[in-house]
Amino acid sequence: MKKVTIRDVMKKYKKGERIVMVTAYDYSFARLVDQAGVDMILVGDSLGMVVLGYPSTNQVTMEDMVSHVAAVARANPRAMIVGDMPFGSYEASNEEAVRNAVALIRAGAEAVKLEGGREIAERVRAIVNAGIPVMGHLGLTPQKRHILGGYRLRGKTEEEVQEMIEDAKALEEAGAFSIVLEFVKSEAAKRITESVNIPTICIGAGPHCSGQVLVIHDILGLAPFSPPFAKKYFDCANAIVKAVKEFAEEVREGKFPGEEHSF
Ligand SMILES: Nc1nc(=O)c2c([nH]1)NC[C@@H]1CN(c3ccc(C(=O)N[C@@H](CCC(=O)O)C(=O)O)cc3)CN21
Ligand SMILES: CC(C)C(=O)C(=O)O
Ligand SMILES: [Mg+2]
Repeated sequence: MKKVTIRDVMKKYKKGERIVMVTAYDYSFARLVDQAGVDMILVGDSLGMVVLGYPSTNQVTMEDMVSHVAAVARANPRAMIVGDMPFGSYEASNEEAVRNAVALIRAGAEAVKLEGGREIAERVRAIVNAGIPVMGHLGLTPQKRHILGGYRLRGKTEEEVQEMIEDAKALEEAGAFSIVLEFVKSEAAKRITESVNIPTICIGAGPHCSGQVLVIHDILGLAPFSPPFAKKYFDCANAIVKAVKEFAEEVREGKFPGEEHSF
C-alpha cells in the first residue's frame, strides 16, 4: 500500500472526501490503527494524560514526543504520521521551533502540529520553510488552558468566531496544510471551515469539517477520563480486566500453564 502524503490529504479534501485521523502512541497501536485504514496517525501530546498519567499535556517534553513518535514510526504505517509539538517546544523563537520540529521529523514524523493562531503564524512559516508540513490547531488548545480559563467550548460569541476565522486564515497564509479544530461550536467550525482552502480536522467541533480525529483511548474505552464529545466504540477497559482476572484465577487454581503451554 502506498504511503499517504500531504498531496493525498489535499486530494481527498478537494474531492470532498472526509479525512480520518486517530491518535496512537506506540508500535502495537500504530500497527492496528493503520490496519484499520486511517489517513493520518497523530502522536498527540494527549499521550501525557492517557499513557504517562500526567495531570495535563503541559508536562510532556520533547524527549517524550521523540520516543513515542519513534515507536509509532517503527510500525512503518501507510498513514501519514503527525507529531504534536509539546508545550514549550516552539514558543520562545523560530529557531527553537524549527530545531524541535526537525527532531520530530528525525524521529519519524512526516508533519508536525502546533497549537495557536496568529501568534504562532511566524513559527509555522519558519517550520514550513525548513521543508516540514505543519498542521495548525485552534479552538480549545489544551496547552494554553490556563490562559483560556479551562477546557471550555470555543466559538460561543461572534467575537470568538471572528478571532478563530482570522487565526485560520493566518495559519493557511503561513503555509499550514490543515487545521485541527477542537471543542468548537458546530456552527462556528462550519464557518471556519468555509473561510479557508485547507482541510479542517475536527474533534468535538461538529460534522461540518473536512475530517475528524479522536484519541484512540477514547474510541476503545481505555481512558480513565474522556471528554464529552468522544464516542466510545468498544469497552476495552472491561475486556482487559476480565482477561487478566481469568489469567489470575487460572494461575491460582493451578490451571495455567496447561499441557499446551508447558515444555
Ligand atoms: N482522553 C483524552 N481525550 C481527549 O480528547 C483529550 C485528552 N484526553 N487530553 C488532552 C485533551 C484535553 N481535552 C479535553 C479535556 C477536558 C474537556 C472537558 O472536560 N470539558 C468539560 C468542561 C471543563 C471545564 O469547563 O473546565 C465539559 O464538560 O465539556 C474537554 C476536552 C481533549 N484532549
Ligand atoms: C486531541 C488531538 C487533536 C491532540 O492534539 C492530541 O491528541 O494531543
Ligand atoms: Mg495535542
